[in-house]
Amino acid sequence: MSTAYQPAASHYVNGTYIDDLDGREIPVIYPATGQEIAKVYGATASIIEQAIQSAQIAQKQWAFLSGSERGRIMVRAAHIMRERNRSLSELETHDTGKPMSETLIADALSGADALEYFGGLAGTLTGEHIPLAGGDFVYTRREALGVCVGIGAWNYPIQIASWKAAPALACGNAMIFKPSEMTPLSALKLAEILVEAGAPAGLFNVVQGHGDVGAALVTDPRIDKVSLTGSVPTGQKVYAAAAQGLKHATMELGGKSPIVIFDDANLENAVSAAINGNFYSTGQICSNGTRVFVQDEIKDAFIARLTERMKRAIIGDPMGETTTIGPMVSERQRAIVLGYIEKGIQEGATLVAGGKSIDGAGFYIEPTVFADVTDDMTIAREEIFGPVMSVLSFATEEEAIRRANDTEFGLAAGVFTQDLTRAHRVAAAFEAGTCYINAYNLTPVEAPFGGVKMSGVGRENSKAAIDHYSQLKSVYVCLGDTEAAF
Ligand SMILES: NC(=O)c1ccc[n+]([C@@H]2O[C@H](COP(=O)([O-])OP(=O)(O)OC[C@H]3O[C@@H](n4cnc5c(N)ncnc54)[C@H](O)[C@@H]3O)[C@@H](O)[C@H]2O)c1
Ligand SMILES: O=CCc1c[nH]cn1
Repeated sequence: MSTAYQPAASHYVNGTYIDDLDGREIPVIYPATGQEIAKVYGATASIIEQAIQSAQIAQKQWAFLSGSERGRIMVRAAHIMRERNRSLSELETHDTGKPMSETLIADALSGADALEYFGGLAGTLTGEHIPLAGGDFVYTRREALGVCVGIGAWNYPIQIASWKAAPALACGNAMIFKPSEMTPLSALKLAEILVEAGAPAGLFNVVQGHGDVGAALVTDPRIDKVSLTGSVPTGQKVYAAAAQGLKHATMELGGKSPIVIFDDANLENAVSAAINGNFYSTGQICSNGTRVFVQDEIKDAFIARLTERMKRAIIGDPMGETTTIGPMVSERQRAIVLGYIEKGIQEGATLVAGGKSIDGAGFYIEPTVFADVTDDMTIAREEIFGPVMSVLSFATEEEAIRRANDTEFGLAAGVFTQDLTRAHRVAAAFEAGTCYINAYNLTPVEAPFGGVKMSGVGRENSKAAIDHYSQLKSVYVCLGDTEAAF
């Protein structure tokens, strides 16, 4: 086993790497080869205790700083992340299998964007003054929640850790982050960088583990907030556990999002969006537009151009910078996706492209397109989380909106049309938290990101995230006498 990606120890707690080899062994597999590249151990009760205690102490020091002082440290961390983008991208590629052509632009840099943005906001977080009769007034204080727990999925490890840490820290909280057991490495680097930038030891701790470690953190009474990125079934469990302790919660969950393409759309742009919304990160993106509704008149032209464009995909070594499709994150995820492809064929969809596993080392699968998909097919109803696009056709706007919304999920939705009025009408009618007009899957830190319906609760990114990591205290100030009934 090459040791290039082996961290000094499994967990980063109180400003240092620590281990407890009694924890459950977690091998880290490079998805492009199937080889083990590192090993970490799940957190034991002792590690969790150290993480919580040090976070409680650090949080008090951190919240005592002014917002501007906190922001300065966060912006410094963002600069370090940018400087180390290449090595962080190589690590992320080895952890996830995502090609360097993506990790170089969308992972650590997106994390740096979040630290910079929320670092900039930190000094602006204030309460308000509310004048009342007789000169009395109320002022509000925007206060930290305390110690937050972040739990990550495996598709965007450092981005998810940063999207949670940045607003939490800006508001004066500490965070204990548990990465996915599939991708434990890069969050440790974020923890190192924050300390290097000047954050107090213990402010951002990383503990490894499976769901049981996540559950132990979520149910601990000293934890004030839980933010999960994961699947709907996990979200239901974590949200229920958080509710038991009346904790604040943000749930960033799965999706089955629609892209609706009208016959007046710019076809080339619509094809690009469908490609980005289904094959970026080998299809492992929560907000992917996996149900592509194409108006009858342009369905054949859309499929023809899409299949032409798919021939340009470069499937291969994710470290090769021209590669555009890497492997799936794991053998298990590939098997799940192949199972869905099989179901699509059995249920009568037309396989237009791909459909097969790729022989050899690594967990590769061909980018796959189904046409003639109907709303009742399994591939049109369930989140696949792999490179499988379903193309459906529609006749009218009313029909497209009704069918696009006919899902338990509500993470994202896109519309392609040149008709400005229709674009806004359709965007307003979508039951989704993040909508796009003539674009898809862009996630700038300035814009709120999150879902409705079963796709989640709360918002990440943007000023909206501040409300999810802080609470208002109301202070009534009386300038006159206090009267009483007797
Ligand atoms: N909405 C978003 O922003 C977003 C972003 C990325 C991924 N996702 C979703 O994530 C899913 C894929 O990721 P995954 O397979 O890692 O999801 P998952 O639900 O299996 O696991 C997510 C995390 O939850 C932890 N976990 C599992 N059980 C737990 C429990 N009982 N208590 C606490 N923690 C627990 C896991 O260890 C992991 O760290 C997809 O559904 C995808 O749509 C959503
Ligand atoms: O995976 C979900 C979040 C996301 C979408 N695009 C980039 N990150």
